[in-house]
Amino acid sequence: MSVLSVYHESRPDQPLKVLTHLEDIAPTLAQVGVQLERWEAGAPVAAGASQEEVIAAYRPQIDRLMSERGYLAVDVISVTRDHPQKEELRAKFLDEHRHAEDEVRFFVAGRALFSLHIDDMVYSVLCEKNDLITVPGGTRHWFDMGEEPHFVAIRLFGNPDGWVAEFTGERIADQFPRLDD
Ligand SMILES: CSCCC(=O)/C(O)=C/O
Ligand SMILES: [Fe+2]
Ligand code: NI
Repeated sequence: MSVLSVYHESRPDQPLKVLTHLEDIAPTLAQVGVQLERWEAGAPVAAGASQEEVIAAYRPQIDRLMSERGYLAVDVISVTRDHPQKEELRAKFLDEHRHAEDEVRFFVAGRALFSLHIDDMVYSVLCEKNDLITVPGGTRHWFDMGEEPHFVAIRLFGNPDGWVAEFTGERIADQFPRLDD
């Protein structure tokens, strides 16, 4: 179940709103320029599938999005509890950052928490399998995969070099609930 918790940046202990239905979450996020959609699963993807197999399973959806929105690169990120760099990866994405281009992520499996820092509000979106999230370029955000990560996500980039981020240096993620809280 996808969940949206909305906070004022000064009150990480007290969400102003918690929404659990896509019909409520999507319009709330749309008001701040963020899109949350659900894609029907493509061909089934086996556990341990390669990046090429995951992309092949969702090829029609990926091609459509790339041609409609002009994205230039695609990759697959897969992190599970036995990933040798899970702590480093978790720490990297927990640092508040922004990308010059849209952040477009489709969850093939598993779940993780995106927190979007827009004006003086924080929108924490628990994304799960079949969710497609599009965050406008320039949006401050962080991402928590949890202590025991389990997700596979397709990433689409408007930048031919793929993942490039500018870290804000703010420790705001430390104040807000994590995936496992
Ligand atoms: C779900 S994709 C992994 C995280 C990532 O690419 C990112 O930019 C998080 O903010
Ligand atoms: Fe990001
Ligand atoms: Ni799985």
